[in-house]
Amino acid sequence: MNEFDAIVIGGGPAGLAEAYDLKAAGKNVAVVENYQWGGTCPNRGCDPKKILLSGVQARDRMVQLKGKGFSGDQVPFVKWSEIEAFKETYTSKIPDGSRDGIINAGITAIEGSPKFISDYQIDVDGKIYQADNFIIATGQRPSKLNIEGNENILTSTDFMNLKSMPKKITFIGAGYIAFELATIASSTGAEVHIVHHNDRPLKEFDESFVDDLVDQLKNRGIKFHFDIDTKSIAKFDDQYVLNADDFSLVSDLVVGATGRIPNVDKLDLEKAGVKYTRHGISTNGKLQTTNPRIYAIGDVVDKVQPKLTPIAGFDATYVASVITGKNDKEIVYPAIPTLVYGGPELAKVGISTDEAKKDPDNYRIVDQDLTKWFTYYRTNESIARAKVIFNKNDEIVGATVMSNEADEVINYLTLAINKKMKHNEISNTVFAYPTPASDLQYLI
Ligand SMILES: Cc1cc2nc3c(=O)[nH]c(=O)nc-3n(C[C@H](O)[C@H](O)[C@H](O)COP(=O)(O)OP(=O)(O)OC[C@H]3O[C@@H](n4cnc5c(N)ncnc54)[C@H](O)[C@@H]3O)c2cc1C
Ligand SMILES: NC(=O)c1ccc[n+]([C@@H]2O[C@H](COP(=O)([O-])OP(=O)(O)OC[C@H]3O[C@@H](n4cnc5c(N)ncnc54)[C@H](O)[C@@H]3O)[C@@H](O)[C@H]2O)c1
Repeated sequence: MNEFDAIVIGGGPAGLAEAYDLKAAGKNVAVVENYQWGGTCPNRGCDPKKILLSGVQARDRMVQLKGKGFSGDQVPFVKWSEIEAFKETYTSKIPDGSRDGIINAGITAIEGSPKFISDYQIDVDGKIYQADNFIIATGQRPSKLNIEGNENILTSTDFMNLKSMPKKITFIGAGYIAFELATIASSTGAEVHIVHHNDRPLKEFDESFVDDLVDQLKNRGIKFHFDIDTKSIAKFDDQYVLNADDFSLVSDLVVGATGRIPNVDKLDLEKAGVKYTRHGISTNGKLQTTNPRIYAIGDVVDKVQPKLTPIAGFDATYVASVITGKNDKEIVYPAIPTLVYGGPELAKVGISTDEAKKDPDNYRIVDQDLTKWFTYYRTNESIARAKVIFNKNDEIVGATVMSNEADEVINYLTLAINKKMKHNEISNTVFAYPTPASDLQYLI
């Protein structure tokens, strides 16, 4: 029998952060992983995607400066095989590096498929392990449309590992993944289509910003097909036909990006009294499952917060503080920025414009076109825009930003929201000029 203070199930950002935190607090910890150490973000999510986006960013800078130092025929497409190979130099080291990291820290690394056999024991491929606490951190996987020919639909992981980019590629869905991967594919010169079942892509973002973003992607040549309910994908020779009512589209590859589903099905959670919904594992305000000795963290949790890497880490640190008796309060999340990467980037944090519009007595919305601001003028950006929301005390409480610098700007605004900053605190700070930070005094 192998006994531990805590066993973490899932070796992704949430599970590994949990294991490191508990080990640092003196606990005897094991982590069980059934696929790739490191999890989604560094192997097949945020990090490889952002390496592939480096090509988009480099190309966009040159496209923006056409006639201003670069002529049209000097702007090449991104060579997919080269950038994919570059991405591989990073991802290929992740699984071993992540596993070795925890082993070197004195954490036990177990490889295999765990199943609960009671609320204090799991069976991993015939071996029994026991712990006082379990932390489930098994994340999510791509959902698959329940339609005829769904075996012909690739996932975001398949896309990032393609050895060559086809001439024509179709994405089903218009959320984070479709927008980001479509932008990457288009930068290689591929003809890119996005098929969406309604006319409201990226529905969690301010609609007018999304309309602007769709226009920007159309300018890149990406073709949108809204209100198309995909019925089947048929394979003919080397091509795929997407069929819907009065609509069909032939392409060389079809990628599904219609959301992700929690990894709960292989764990025999019923044997441990852990309940879940189709959105993930149900927890209370302390991230305890319906069995109080078992916690759930990261993407696998059924929660309203967005399912992102920094939230996985935040959950992990919080649960470690609860298990080690340092904290008995419910988890409180700070303002959480979310960002669709691409060209341009679309980011938001805090109170949404819809919420603010419903309560004009308490919120003031300032919508600014930043295109002529020096930061954006010097790189000749075609669009730069920010909507900032203030409360009655003139503190910033929310923002939506779109530009090639939105990733940086949204982080500054997040800090300002969490610190309840007002205009005078920003204007009394000296920032390096000219930078997106030195623009802050005109935004807040
Ligand atoms: C294409 C893509 C791009 C993304 N981009 C971003 C981004 O830019 N920024 C951002 O913040 N987030 C991004 N995300 C989301 C981010 O990857 C996740 O929020 C993050 O990885 C969640 O961490 P986690 O540890 O909860 O889950 P995961 O990273 O999914 O890790 C779960 C681990 O558990 C393992 N596991 C699953 N089932 C079992 C089982 N039965 N037994 C044992 N182990 C199991 C898995 O193999 C995996 O290693 C992206 C996701 C995708 C798919
Ligand atoms: N930049 C980032 O932070 C980032 C990037 C990628 C992924 N992620 C994470 O991964 C999650 C999953 O991303 P995603 O893009 O797969 O999901 P998503 O939930 O963002 O978008 C899915 C889209 O597919 C649409 N859809 C659903 N069924 C459909 C159908 N039958 N036909 C056509 N469209 C359909 C939905 O309406 C939605 O627009 C995100 O919610 C986020 O948590 C984050």
